[in-house]
Amino acid sequence: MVSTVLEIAVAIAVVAGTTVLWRVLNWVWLRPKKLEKHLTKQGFHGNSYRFLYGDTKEHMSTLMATRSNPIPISHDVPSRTTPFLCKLVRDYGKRTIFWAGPTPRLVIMNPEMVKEVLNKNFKYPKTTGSPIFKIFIQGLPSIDGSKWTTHRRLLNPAFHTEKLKGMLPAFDLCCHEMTVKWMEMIGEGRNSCELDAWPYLQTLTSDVISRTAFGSSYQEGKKVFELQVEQADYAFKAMQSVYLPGLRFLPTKRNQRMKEIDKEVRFLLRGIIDKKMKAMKAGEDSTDDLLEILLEANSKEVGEGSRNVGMSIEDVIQECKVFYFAGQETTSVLLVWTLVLLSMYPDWQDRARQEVNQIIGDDKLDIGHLNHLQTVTMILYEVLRLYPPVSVLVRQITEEITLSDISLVPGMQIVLPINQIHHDHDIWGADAKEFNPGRFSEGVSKATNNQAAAFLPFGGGPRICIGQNFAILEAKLALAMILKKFSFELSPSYKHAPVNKITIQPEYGSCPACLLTLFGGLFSVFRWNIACISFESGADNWLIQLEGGGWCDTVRDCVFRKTSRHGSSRFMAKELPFIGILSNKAEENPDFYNWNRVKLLYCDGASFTGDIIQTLKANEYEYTWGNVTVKLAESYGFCWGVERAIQIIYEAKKQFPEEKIWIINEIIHNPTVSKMKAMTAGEESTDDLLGILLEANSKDIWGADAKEFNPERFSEGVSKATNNQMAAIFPFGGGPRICIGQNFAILEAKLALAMILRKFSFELSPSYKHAPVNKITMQPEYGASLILHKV
Ligand code: HEM
Repeated sequence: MVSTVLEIAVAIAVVAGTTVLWRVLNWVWLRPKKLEKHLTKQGFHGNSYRFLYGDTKEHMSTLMATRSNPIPISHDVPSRTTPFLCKLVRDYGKRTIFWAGPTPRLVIMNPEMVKEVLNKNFKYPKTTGSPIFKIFIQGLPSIDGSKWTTHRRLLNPAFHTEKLKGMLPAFDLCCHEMTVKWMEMIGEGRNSCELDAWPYLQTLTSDVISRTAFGSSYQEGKKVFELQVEQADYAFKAMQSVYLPGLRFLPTKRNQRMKEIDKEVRFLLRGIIDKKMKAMKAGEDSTDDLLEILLEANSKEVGEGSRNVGMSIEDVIQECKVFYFAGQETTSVLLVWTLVLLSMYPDWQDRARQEVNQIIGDDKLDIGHLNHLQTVTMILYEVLRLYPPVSVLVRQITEEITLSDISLVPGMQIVLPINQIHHDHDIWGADAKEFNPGRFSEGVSKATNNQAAAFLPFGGGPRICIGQNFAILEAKLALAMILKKFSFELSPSYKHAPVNKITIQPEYGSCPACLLTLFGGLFSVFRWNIACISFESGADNWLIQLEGGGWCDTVRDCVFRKTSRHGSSRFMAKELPFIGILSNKAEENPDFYNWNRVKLLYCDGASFTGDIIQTLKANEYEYTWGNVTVKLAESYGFCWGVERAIQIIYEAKKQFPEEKIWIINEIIHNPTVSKMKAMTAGEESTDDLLGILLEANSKDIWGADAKEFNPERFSEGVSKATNNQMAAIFPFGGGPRICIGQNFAILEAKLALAMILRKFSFELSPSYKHAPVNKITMQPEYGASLILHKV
């Protein structure tokens, strides 16, 4: 009897063991090979299946190799963020397969097919994903079927335009807080500072979610956010390796910490939800936050009695987690890439700023303004195209189905590589990898040639991002606020390194630094930088000025622009010997980047000499070579390149070894609305460039015909013309530093004009275009086409 039981037990164990073994064998080998055959027959190619890991190891090693170096500045994002996929497409064409472990993923890049997959969301459900990832998030983005339908219906009202309008003050408040911080960083008396904008943008978008999702409980919401950030990191790491069943139950450090975080997040969210429900029951004033709108919709649904298909508290907790996961990181990366790209393309930055100033001006911002920001929208779309925060969408095949000419069977998955599609030359043309917001000037359908599924930063079909209007509104508002107050450019320390960590983000931060305080939209027209290097030596005191129209990338740029384009290098070399030496040396110097930095050293910094001197005292930076002492202000971030600068200065100044050399920076930013206001209020005039221009235009000084050409006004001399306000006209500056060459210039101009008048009469040619432009000096942008007549 005993032996019979034993035999049966052994038989059961053998059958069970064989079944498990068979299943495992089927999972890791037989099924993948069968699917491979099925796909190869249909013209899909890729690496042949490799046991258990498929392409994952190669994918990871390619990714690591590519990631080890920042890329030169280019927008070929896929080659850095999804290099292995690029390689597959290169090697096997667009009909390729990626082996995600034992699962074949078909790469679909054809917009028509993409559209079909996204539209038929029930036939192409989401992948179930690793159970470890589920600890992190389980709400709307990862559920399917009728549960998804209910949740989507209940969440939809929270994202209606009417509700979003009500959230604008929260957006506004958070953006304001961020810009105030930036202003504080720049500090009094300075015009610029270097910062990595990304952490600030992350805080901004998490504050926005905390406020808009949880209203008064936003502090608790922020704590949830911090924990979710940590959880995301673990989840991301888990996603990168092949998931083996049961792995999540092992008491590893990661598993334990993930569970702890999960417990705490639930506890916090339950507290927030309870508080909100009590407030709603007590009939307290509505706060119109996402959670309240969701709970309201849910209570109506549950209240409909028989159907009773609303969400449980557990469901609500999961959806609250989704707000952070889906809404925070995505929008912050959109903003950070926008700042990076606008730093690379200052023309677009200027255009966007002009639009913001024109449409919003000093008005209180409302949704109407944001809807009218066309250039800003074009820019955001182009950033979303080149740097889509979500780089791929994956769907699974759960039943036999045909997609165009492809027969799909369960066990396969589909990859929609947003990133690759957005950079596809066949869709976007030859300039697919260029930043050209203009392509969206007539809307998305025109830009995509009516292939709507070619542009899918927010996905598409019924599961299109529920928060897309929220995100775009938030991004527009933040960008408008930034553009109104600052201009920005990339810091020399910026490294271009897009990396895919759930979203595509800048690996080493953004550092679109050197934020310059802006005062109104005039900045772009009138900004001037003057960097001064002065050598102090007893009675002698040279002042060297580098001038640049616009905020030049580097002073090198200014020097070369001046020397090469305007042929004034001899002039500079003669008048300003040091500049001559600088520019010549720069050309010979193989280590060009050092030179850039050296030049920046002069260009960047505090606004006033006084400040620098203070800093010098505070830091006591003093370098001595032989008899030469150089003092520098390290606290302004000048430390890099400093030694090189000193060497250059030392070499240039060898003949004056006893001198003390001081480097001072002086950046004069003229355009200030406050200045205009001061002038209108009749305050004392200042001696900067904008002052010159504005004063010259001011009707108060020159009368009603201030803008007319009327030489008569000078018939009785300058003092009469200016009503004895001599400082009202100062084309040559004024005071002790008045232009040394003014008489020279007037004499030369008189002589030239006299000669011309004697020999010619002249009139404007019909091709003349009147376009005064400020390029260091005020010039006619398209030249001066005249018709000359002999007299
Ligand atoms: C620039 C910002 C954003 C981008 C690029 C983005 C992108 C996406 C994409 C591509 C999807 C589709 C995923 C798929 O089909 O598999 C999606 C879905 C989703 N997004 Fe966003 N998103 C952004 C902002 C937001 C915000 C601000 C929220 C909420 C506050 C949000 C909430 C969601 C939710 C809940 C889903 C799932 C929708 C569903 O499955 O029905 N997103 N998002």
